[in-house]
Amino acid sequence: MSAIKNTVESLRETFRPDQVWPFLAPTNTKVNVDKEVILYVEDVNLSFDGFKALNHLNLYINDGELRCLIGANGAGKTTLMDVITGKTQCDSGSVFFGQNHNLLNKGEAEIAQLGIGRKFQKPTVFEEQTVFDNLELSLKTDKGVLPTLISRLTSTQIDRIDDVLNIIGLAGHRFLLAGALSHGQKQWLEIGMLLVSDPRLLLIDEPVAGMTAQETERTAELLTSLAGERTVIVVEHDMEFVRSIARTVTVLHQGSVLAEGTMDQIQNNQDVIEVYLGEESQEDESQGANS
Ligand SMILES: Nc1ncnc2c1ncn2[C@@H]1O[C@H](COP(=O)(O)OP(=O)(O)OP(=O)(O)O)[C@@H](O)[C@H]1O
Repeated sequence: MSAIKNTVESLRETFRPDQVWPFLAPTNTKVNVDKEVILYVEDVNLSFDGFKALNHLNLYINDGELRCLIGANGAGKTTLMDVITGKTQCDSGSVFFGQNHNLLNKGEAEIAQLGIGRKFQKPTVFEEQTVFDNLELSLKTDKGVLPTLISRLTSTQIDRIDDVLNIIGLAGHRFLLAGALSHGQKQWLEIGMLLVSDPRLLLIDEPVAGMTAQETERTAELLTSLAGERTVIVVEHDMEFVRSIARTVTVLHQGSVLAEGTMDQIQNNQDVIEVYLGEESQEDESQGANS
């Protein structure tokens, strides 16, 4: 008897007229940037089996900024991106999106819905689909399972895809299969797949690796054009590219911020010089030992 009562109670709760099902409830995505900062990373620590991948890391990114994150292999760049996007949990510290969204108590999907888009180094477009279809799929999956199944594109959505095609320079290739695009074009398409859902913060991992000089130049233009309206964090090893786009560069070393400033300031920073020269001389030594 009490089982039936419980079932009735739970059905009543599910269909309460004053609430909507969680998967239909709109997410409050308003981001409070009154203090001009959109991302606060404070005293973040993360160890893997005793190894400190992130070590009392502090980082503040202003709304609309294009920030480049550099650092040697193993400095903690990817781990930091993983923590911001909810892929990995840190041991301590705090990460806020604006003043109002604590990212550490949210999952990956919720963080993406808040407006944080991430692009990994390797493009993962649907090669058998056209450029347009790739963008359409991203637009719909962003809206959840139910709308994806039943919806057709509205004129606003078609306009949105057209805007994105123009931004990423692929308007003339909309009916081409994504698999037929060049490596650079695939990277731009994937950036476009993030843009259709109108993110506030984009995290982009090594965008120009493997690109031709011309594609690299076009990517620099694309990323600088996105900043302002959006905030863009780029992880990159190509220093010439970083110099061409960055106003502020952050150098990570052993899970902490080693230096921050313009590219000129970074290149003349004594700590940075010592770390990089130290690594170069270590490489020279090991090459000498191997020869
Ligand atoms: N899941 C994990 N388990 C154990 N160690 C890890 C794990 N993820 C990262 N690490 C270690 O944490 C350190 C930081 O790695 P991370 O990938 O963040 O560096 P990175 O700056 O992105 O380097 P790269 O430029 O090579 O991509 C490295 O020493 C790495 O081996």
